[in-house]
Amino acid sequence: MSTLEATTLDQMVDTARYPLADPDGAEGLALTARARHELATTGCTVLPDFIRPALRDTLREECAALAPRAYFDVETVNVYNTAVHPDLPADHPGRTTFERGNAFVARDRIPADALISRLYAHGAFRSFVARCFGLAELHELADPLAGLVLNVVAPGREHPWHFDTNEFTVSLLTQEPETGGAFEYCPNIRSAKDEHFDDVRDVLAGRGERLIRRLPLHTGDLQLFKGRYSLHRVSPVGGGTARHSAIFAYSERPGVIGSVARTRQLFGRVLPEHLAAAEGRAVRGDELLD
Ligand SMILES: O=C(O)CCC(=O)C(=O)O
Ligand SMILES: [Fe+2]
Repeated sequence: MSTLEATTLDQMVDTARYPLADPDGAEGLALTARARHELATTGCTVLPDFIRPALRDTLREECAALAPRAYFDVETVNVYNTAVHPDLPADHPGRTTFERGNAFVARDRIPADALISRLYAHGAFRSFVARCFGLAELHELADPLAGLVLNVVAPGREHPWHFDTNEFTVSLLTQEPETGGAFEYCPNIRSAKDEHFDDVRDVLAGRGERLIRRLPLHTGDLQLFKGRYSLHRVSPVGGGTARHSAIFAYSERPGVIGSVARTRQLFGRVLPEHLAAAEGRAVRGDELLD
């Protein structure tokens, strides 16, 4: 790491508590061991005050200034993000729909010198995240829109119950709502082999309190989460302040770019990079990089 990179990291992150630059020291090893253990057991770990509390206001203000740049389009979705098929049995949880009322600010509308951009692009941060998830290496997404986004949940809106398509998510709360807007999750409610429809149905019907955990997140807290097997949501936001969270997307292989359809759905537009990637896929007839 260059001196400039080390200084940048030290200014942003509480490196006494979270020694990212010294991963093999005793404290660095203990930190990753704890994160790995929590991810293995509950699919979730939180690093409170990851961003130095002295920068909390800067973090909040920088992101709040970007929030009006979000693409807003209320979508009707189910927890699996699949089409609601008329052939599904009447009591199938995939038939229950919600209004996804959150909106994303795309990476190309987030200045490169914003705190969240500098953190996303920082090599030591990326390796730290990889170690916590037990992965050898991670890459920034090649996608110019989806790599780093600000998730905006306005008062009266929610980011309803869903499973993620991605194996893992990294997020940083940048603005707390006055009321509501809690991150709620059901650790390992399903597995690769069993959908556990009965439990999912209970949660969607409001009968699943026994399965739900709530995270008290504050501005500057970093959250690592495995959302493929743990149903989760941001509950409806109350009061007059929106909930903002930065979402850092990394991939295990380099060069990942989102599909044209999904990109249009999330951001209301596509860039030449998305069209070129789609053309590459069509010509080759596969999803491989080479
Ligand atoms: O904004 C959050 O805290 C949760 C976001 C989330 O679940 C997602 O983007 O899939
Ligand atoms: Fe999610």
